[in-house]
Amino acid sequence: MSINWLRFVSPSLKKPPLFHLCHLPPPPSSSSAVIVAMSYDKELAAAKKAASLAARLCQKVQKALLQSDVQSKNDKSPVTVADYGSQALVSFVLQQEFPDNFSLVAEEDSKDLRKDGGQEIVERIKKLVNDSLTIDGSYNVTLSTEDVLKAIDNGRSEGGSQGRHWVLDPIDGTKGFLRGDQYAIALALLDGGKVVLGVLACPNLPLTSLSDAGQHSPNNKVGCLFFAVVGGGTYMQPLDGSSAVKVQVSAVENPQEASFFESYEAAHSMHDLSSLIAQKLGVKAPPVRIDSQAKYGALSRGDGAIYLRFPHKGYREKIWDHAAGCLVVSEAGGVVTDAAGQPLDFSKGKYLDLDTGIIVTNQKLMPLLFNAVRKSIQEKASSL
Ligand SMILES: Nc1ncnc2c1ncn2[C@@H]1O[C@H](COP(=O)(O)O)[C@@H](O)[C@H]1OP(=O)(O)O
Ligand SMILES: [Mg+2]
Ligand SMILES: [Mg+2]
Ligand SMILES: [Mg+2]
Repeated sequence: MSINWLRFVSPSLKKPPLFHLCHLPPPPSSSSAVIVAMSYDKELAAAKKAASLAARLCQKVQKALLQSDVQSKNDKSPVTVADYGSQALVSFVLQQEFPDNFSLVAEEDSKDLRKDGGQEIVERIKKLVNDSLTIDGSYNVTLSTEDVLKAIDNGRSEGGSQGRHWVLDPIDGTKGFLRGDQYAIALALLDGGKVVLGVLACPNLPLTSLSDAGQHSPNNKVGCLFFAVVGGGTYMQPLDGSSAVKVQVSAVENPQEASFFESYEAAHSMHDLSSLIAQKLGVKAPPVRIDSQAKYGALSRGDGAIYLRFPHKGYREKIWDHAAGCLVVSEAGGVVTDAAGQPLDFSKGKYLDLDTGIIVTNQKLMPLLFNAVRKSIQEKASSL
């Protein structure tokens, strides 16, 4: 694996840049300190390629969605040939690019596919993956059924605080995907338990802001790729590959002018708590309900100013549902914490161990939002 090192000397810096505060140990106090930061150029290029190929595969399946494509997992969440195909493809590409010490924490596994009656669906997944690899042309291979199942199962790593781990949600927002709405392919890299790279492919997200009146016009193109590397800012480019622009979260300081995102699915979030918080803040606009980490992408470019996520009791958040989105928003100037104001900790394995919910906004609004969240949670608890 090739590792590039980016060195820079910052003798006159009074304040270290934000990314040092967030992701690296504090710089030594000496004014001639040399700060060494990792570059993840090769990892970023591979992640963008893998996520874009997976997005194309998903778009193809969404267009021709058949009832038989949908399976049900034990937790009753739907899973489609596209979820499996996307995971196999991303896993295969990353393994090719980083054959040494490859580790991937991903949502799906092949257990159900290996059961009786799974063969037909595996054949469909295999065809989708091989067609995508042929169109790409970089790898001169045709995967066998077992190769595809193994690629899916290579996502069984547990992650953790040591070394590097890729983190993948092959389709985040499968319910949105099935409805023809928003979904995302979310890929991140953990290094030493911190998210250092995040890529979000959002095939149905308009290229222009969701707050634009004309976004539903037939001329408005969809398909966004958001990407961020720690310390490098967040960028968005069209999924068709044209050039990238740097994005920033909304600069709104007055909560009355803020708009907020929450889950489309009522079962995923306590909308009553979100509306109490919004009421306390004086937010006037109704919530914008969209599926998946597309919310983090939209927030990173300022389409809305707040994202509230309060799952029902007993739901455990997984790292692949937040890792890429969290970096995309924080590198665009936003803040992501749990409801106790703590940063999300991705170093504890597959699950996020957090207090009550996840709140996201810009740095100016966070103190107000945090107060409204605490008060609303107390109020709700005392009314029960
Ligand atoms: N009961 C649930 N509560 C909260 N989130 C859920 C629940 N079931 C599935 N999810 C996950 O919530 C995310 C969708 O978030 P949102 O509600 O913001 O659209 C997805 O990661 C989805 O997983 P999946 O990746 O299987 O779609
Ligand atoms: Mg799922
Ligand atoms: Mg998900
Ligand atoms: Mg998923």
